[in-house]
Amino acid sequence: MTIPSFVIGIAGGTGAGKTTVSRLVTRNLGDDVTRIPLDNYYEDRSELSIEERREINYDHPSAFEWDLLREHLEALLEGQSIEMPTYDFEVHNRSEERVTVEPTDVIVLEGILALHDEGINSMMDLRLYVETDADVRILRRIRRDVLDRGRDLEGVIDQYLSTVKPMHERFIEPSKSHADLIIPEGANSVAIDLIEEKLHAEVEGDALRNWERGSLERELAEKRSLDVDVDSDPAAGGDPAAGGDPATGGDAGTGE
Ligand SMILES: Nc1ncnc2c1ncn2[C@@H]1O[C@H](COP(=O)(O)OP(=O)(O)O)[C@@H](O)[C@H]1O
Ligand SMILES: Nc1ccn([C@@H]2O[C@H](COP(=O)(O)O)[C@@H](O)[C@H]2O)c(=O)n1
Repeated sequence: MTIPSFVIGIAGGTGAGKTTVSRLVTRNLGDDVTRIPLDNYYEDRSELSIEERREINYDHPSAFEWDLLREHLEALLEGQSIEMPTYDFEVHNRSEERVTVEPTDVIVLEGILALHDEGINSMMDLRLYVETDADVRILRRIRRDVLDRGRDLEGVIDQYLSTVKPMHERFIEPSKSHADLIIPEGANSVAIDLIEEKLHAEVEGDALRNWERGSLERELAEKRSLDVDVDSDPAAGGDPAAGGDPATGGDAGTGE
């Protein structure tokens, strides 16, 4: 069972480079990292038609199922696996598929409002905010939404002006005040290298602490078994009446 030792939150506006930063800072951690996209925690809106779902404000905190996310992070932090939901942007709804996520040493929560919730913030060891100019972000968003999320240009512009931009100003940008570090221009190499080093130090430090704990436990167990031998061995001056562990030859009755 792995008890995660380091939780990072990566917030920032749409297209700021959150996913890119998340991938880069954890690229050398191998299986020691679990990435949780906040997008997977958009509420299930199966009760609505696709037309109604298209009208939802997806940049308002109320669009997310915070209770489920909190519950899942708590479970991971206790070393339990979770069934993470997944999201389908083309139909604006949660998918049927769930993904089993095992806890690992490092957990990364990444999304526009990753630093919005106080309870979730308090579970994090490092809070990052990726800051990129709005013109760069909207250009990236247009390309991505049209190519990967089945949207048309007019729709992307309308959504940007009606909800994405105002919610960015009202909720996302202010969540920057909860950040420990602000990364300018997304994945800049100096910031990425520094954060990567910090993560490696944490993972290595954790491995060392686990090894030390294990070796201390082994030493204590060994000492305990020696104590049992000494206590139960009459030749060693132990009390025969106290009995002993026959398995270690310490049974007074055998006279061994
Ligand atoms: N520092 C950067 N320089 C150039 N392109 C970048 C940079 N960071 C991200 N991108 C590109 O911008 C797009 C959006 O990045 P992504 O990490 O998915 O943003 P977010 O997760 O914040 O929406 C992607 O095509 C990505 O390759
Ligand atoms: N059905 C949906 C759900 C969300 N969005 C938009 O996704 C953006 C967050 O994802 P990023 O990868 O850009 O951080 C957010 O701004 C929502 O507007 C959507 O368009 N449709």
